[in-house]
Amino acid sequence: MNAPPPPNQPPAEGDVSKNIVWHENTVSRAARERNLRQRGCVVWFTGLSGCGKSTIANELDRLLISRGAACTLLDGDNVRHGLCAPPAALSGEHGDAFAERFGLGFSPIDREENIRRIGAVASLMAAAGLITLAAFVSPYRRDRDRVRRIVEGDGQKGDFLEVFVDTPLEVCQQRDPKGLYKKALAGEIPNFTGISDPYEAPQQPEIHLQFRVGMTPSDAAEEILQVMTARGVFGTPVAEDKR
Ligand SMILES: Nc1ncnc2c1ncn2[C@@H]1O[C@H](COP(=O)(O)OS(=O)(=O)O)[C@@H](OP(=O)(O)O)[C@H]1O
Ligand SMILES: Nc1ncnc2c1ncn2[C@@H]1O[C@H](COP(=O)(O)OP(=O)(O)O)[C@@H](O)[C@H]1O
Repeated sequence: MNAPPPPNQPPAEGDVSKNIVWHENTVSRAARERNLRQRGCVVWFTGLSGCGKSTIANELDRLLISRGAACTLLDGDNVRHGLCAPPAALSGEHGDAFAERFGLGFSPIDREENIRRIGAVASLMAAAGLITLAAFVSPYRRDRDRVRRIVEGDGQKGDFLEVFVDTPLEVCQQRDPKGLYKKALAGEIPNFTGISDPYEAPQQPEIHLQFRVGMTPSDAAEEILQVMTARGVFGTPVAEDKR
């Protein structure tokens, strides 16, 4: 009999991907979308902490629900309480080795895994016909572009709308709704986006919400809804033969 693998090390399984085979669902995406009378899509908010991602995404969620849409909202802070919890939140239940391996912080590679997991979940939600709103700092262009490829690969081009909430750093710092900038500037939070970590702005976002004095979250949500409507991801009946 083989000796068990040493603790904290996965068993040598070889290339398990060879043993995983895609199974086509009996119910198609088109059938789900017809029932919901809408197209599934992902609306991805990106921007600095405090730029307004959560506030605007919540406003859009409310607007969509009031118009009868089936939608859901994934938000950075909330997802980091569960699917993408930090090591300290996992160690009690799962132990230190597990927490170390699967818990996420804010290093570049941890953010990459955070966005990869969320991208996969968002794509599944869109494939279930939901309008999926996702609000994450997602500072790296490559990570966001990967999510776009996954969502559009699972569906069709146009299923991913990137919303750049372009609020200047100074305004975010002034707002500082959670007091995080104060802590980051005092050196209490390492890798803080905009202070001690980079933010790569989108080059061709579908929606560019440039900060202007007087623009309310409700104005911003209306602007996004207009683009969604113009691009046919909201308010266009799903044709029988579309997918
Ligand atoms: N180092 C550092 N940098 C940026 N943000 C930080 C950091 N530490 C904690 N926070 C809080 O975590 C929220 C960002 O989580 P995300 O999952 O959206 O981040 S990322 O997409 O993986 O970059 C972010 O939420 P928002 O303020 O809503 O953007 C912060 O509340
Ligand atoms: N036009 C605006 N759009 C979005 N948020 C705004 C706006 N004007 C002021 N705010 C305020 O700015 C803060 C943005 O915080 P939040 O939505 O949590 O940002 P993020 O999710 O990007 O960290 C909130 O306190 C919100 O009330």
